[in-house]
Amino acid sequence: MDQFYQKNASLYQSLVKAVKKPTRAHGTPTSQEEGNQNMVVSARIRPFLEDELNAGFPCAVFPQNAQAGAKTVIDIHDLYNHPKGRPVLKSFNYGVDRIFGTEATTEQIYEDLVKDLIPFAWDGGISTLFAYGQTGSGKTFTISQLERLAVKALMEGDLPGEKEVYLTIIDLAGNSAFDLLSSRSPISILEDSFGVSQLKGAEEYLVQDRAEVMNLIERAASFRRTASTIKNDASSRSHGICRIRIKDVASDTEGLLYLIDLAGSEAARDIAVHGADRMRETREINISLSVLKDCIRGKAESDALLLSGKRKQGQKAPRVPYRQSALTKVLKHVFDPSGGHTTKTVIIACVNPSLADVSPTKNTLRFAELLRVPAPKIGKPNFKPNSPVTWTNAQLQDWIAKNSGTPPINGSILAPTATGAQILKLPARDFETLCLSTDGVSIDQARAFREKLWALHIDSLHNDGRSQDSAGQSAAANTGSEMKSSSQDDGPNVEKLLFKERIRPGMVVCVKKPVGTGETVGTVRGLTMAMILCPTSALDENHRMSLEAKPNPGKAAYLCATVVSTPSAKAYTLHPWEQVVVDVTDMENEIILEYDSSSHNYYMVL
Ligand SMILES: Nc1ncnc2c1ncn2[C@@H]1O[C@H](COP(=O)(O)OP(=O)(O)OP(=O)(O)O)[C@@H](O)[C@H]1O
Repeated sequence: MDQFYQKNASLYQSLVKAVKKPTRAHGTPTSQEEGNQNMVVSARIRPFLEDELNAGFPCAVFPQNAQAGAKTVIDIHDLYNHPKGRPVLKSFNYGVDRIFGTEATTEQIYEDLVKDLIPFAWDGGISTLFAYGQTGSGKTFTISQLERLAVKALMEGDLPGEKEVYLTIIDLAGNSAFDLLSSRSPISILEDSFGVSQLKGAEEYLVQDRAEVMNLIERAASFRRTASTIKNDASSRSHGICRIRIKDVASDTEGLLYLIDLAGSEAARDIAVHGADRMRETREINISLSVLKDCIRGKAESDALLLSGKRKQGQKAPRVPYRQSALTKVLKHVFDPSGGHTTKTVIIACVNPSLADVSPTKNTLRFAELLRVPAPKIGKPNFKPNSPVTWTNAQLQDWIAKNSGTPPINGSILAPTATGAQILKLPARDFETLCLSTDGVSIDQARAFREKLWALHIDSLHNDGRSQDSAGQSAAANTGSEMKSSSQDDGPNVEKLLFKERIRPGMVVCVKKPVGTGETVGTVRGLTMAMILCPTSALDENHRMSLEAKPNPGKAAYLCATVVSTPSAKAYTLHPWEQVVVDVTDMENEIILEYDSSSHNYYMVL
């Protein structure tokens, strides 16, 4: 095939020149707004390498617009051998959210796609960056440069709050996992009893500065298993996963930043010269990429359904088969729809420009297209003055002008186009940073103003969150928010009983004196809260011993999970892994908390 392309290079170029002005690809977005802001699929076309230029292959990849960043369609022209005449040109086009041509620098890609992932993870979200593509298409080049920029922003970017940063770097080859920070020693991927994926045996480094992180990344790179291929002498045949865990010291919550260099999917002609082992390895890589695609799509569809509020009662959530490969098992919190995490994902499909690689390039871009799930269309709610989710941008701006204190926060900076529902989804840090752009506004004013907006939102959900508007949707559904009580009694008459006579799993109780030891106690604004898990009589002897729960004849006691405050004064979060034993006599009263699915926090019902 290579010879066919080389022989017909000038015919190919004249046929490409004669192609009419490209038209927009079928199924691609008409505007940026239709893209999904939390799941961006992009493509990077690497420049020709010297040996490719010397070999004389023409370019087969043509972005429809020459400007870096904001383009959505790539044309691919391929040459087919016609049995009865001269070769014919066949053209294809693929839609992605952003395209970066051969001239684009990694710094441009960072600014356009990756920059926002860092504060998002810093504020407790899960940010993931994937690079994938054919062997030799520039994945490692792209990820390693982006890694450098991300680490600089993370360690020296002046992000607010006291955080601890932990680094783990592993690699996955087939179903085996290895710790790249510990001489590539084997590790296991396990799910603990709370369903959280654990990398058993992997070292996690608490890092202090940029140089230390970069040294560890360098060390890990040298351990990446490599095997030579025709295309690239240093081809990675495993998925490299860099996990940065960012722990908020005050609230004990955490965010995650994943930087993932996926294994190269080899072209068939490359595989042909390798043995059976390499073919099996390639098959395993392709299976894991296929599961990854299903998970990315499933998660995006699940988020879209939640945000659109169109999920009908009893309707099953889209399937996210994260247990089907080691790669997606490790990334369980990114994909598990029941995990309730807020996520931002960026995918960079790397492609070679050369006609010699046109087939794998088409596969890569087809794969990229499959990952795109359009942003949810959110129904237009009826305006209610006390319900932020119903506000248009003009109504939101009006409220900001009248309620943001002195000096008034500039609404056209804070929310130039956002509706009320959209501003509620803005992460706390972004919200505060935008408030601080108005001269004279202090961080306290910004925080108090956000609290005020959220208090109004929470009250509106309490008051009429479940009432239907004229469009047939609840206001809560329009933000993806749905307030659900933390636990419910079975049957109507139980409420008449004293709370101690109806203790049940899921009930949150206020405890008279601090329970447990030290930091694990959930003391919240003078209260100590705990959620009932089970009576201690249900625990086996070993478990009881490990909790130091001494048998206390005549006194009932319960195993409880702690409930702790978050940086937002009104919101609480549950720590099921921090367990304490509480005697019934130490429980003062029941506390009803409500869960808000848009912020993933609990709020107290006053
Ligand atoms: N944008 C770019 N500008 C200049 N050179 C590049 C660019 N992208 C990649 N290269 C070069 O192309 C070659 C292959 O890149 P790289 O090793 O990153 O590919 P890869 O997709 O990670 O391959 P594999 O999966 O086999 O590891 C390298 O020599 C790299 O320096």
